[in-house]
Amino acid sequence: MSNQQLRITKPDDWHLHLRDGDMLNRVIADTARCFARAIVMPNLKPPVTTVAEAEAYRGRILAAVPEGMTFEPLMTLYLTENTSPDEIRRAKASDAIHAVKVYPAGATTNSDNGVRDLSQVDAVLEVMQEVDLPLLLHGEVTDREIDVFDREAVFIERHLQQINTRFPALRTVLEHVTTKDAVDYVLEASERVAATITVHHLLLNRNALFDGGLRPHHYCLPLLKRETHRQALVKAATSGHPKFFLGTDSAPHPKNAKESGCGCAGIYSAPAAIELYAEVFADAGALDRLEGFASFHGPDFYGLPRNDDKITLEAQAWSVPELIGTGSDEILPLRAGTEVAWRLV
Ligand SMILES: NC(=O)N[C@@H](CC(=O)O)C(=O)O
Ligand SMILES: [Zn+2]
Ligand SMILES: [Zn+2]
Repeated sequence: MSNQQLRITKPDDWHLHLRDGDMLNRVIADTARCFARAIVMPNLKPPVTTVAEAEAYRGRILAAVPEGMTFEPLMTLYLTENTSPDEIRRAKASDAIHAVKVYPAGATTNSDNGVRDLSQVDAVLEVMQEVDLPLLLHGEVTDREIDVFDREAVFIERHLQQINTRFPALRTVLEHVTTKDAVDYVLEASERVAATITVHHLLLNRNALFDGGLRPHHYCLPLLKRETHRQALVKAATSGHPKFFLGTDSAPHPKNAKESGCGCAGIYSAPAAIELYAEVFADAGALDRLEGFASFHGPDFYGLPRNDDKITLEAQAWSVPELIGTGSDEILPLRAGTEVAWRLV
């Protein structure tokens, strides 16, 4: 008997870190092998804050795509308290730029130049609403007195509700949601509010951080949460609801920067991303809903055409490589050296 196969429209990744330079060259193929497009995060060092920088970065990404592969980077701007309304209008006019990203300063990797006080960016949000350029949010407060596991829920309560009330027409994506609170909020909010869901938050709960010892390769932000939250995310992703779509948040860091006394946040999932999502949907008995989540809901929300190409997935186990790259630049991917139940044909 032959293995079960699933043929779907080629998916896109609506939240991705590609980095730059050697790292970009190392990781780009892992995404381009199965995703047609990706929303590329702007948290480089220094961050991508202008249209000119985003267009130049897009050129470097395209130059790094291996021959024989096609991939379209959808660029974003990194919002600072100095971003001008004019830059937003230029972003809207550029075919390269599809959204603006807000990082609360100090919330995550390379967020130091982000927004300290959201009330400082009102004028810019006003223009984004007017020209209809989506706002993407790392939705966590940064107050050290708030428990790290509560920072997403508190951000929604303190900030997201206000943004959505004051700018009701602003398209907003709460990135990498990790809690039932976030799922419930997004479902209650207007149709202008959506969320991406990573595959690691669908697969793992916070026990995975301390599984027989400290597991730095499961450290990401927002942190993995309790099992009840993971179940709420699986329910949302597999529900068929158009507000939820695929965003891996694949975020490569060198192995030695993660295995450290103060390790970096980020999980590198690109080498097995679509396969792992298939595993989650198969386990939930919802394989028929994978195509909507991975290939339709994102472009529909962003107002972009759906892809024409197809991919085929097969229920056939394979092993993720132990390490990607060599020497001091090696990266340890999600599920390194272990089996994944679905493979890309
Ligand atoms: N998710 C992470 O843990 N890390 C991301 C930043 C981010 O998406 O918050 C990174 O750039 O490494
Ligand atoms: Zn983030
Ligand atoms: Zn991210």
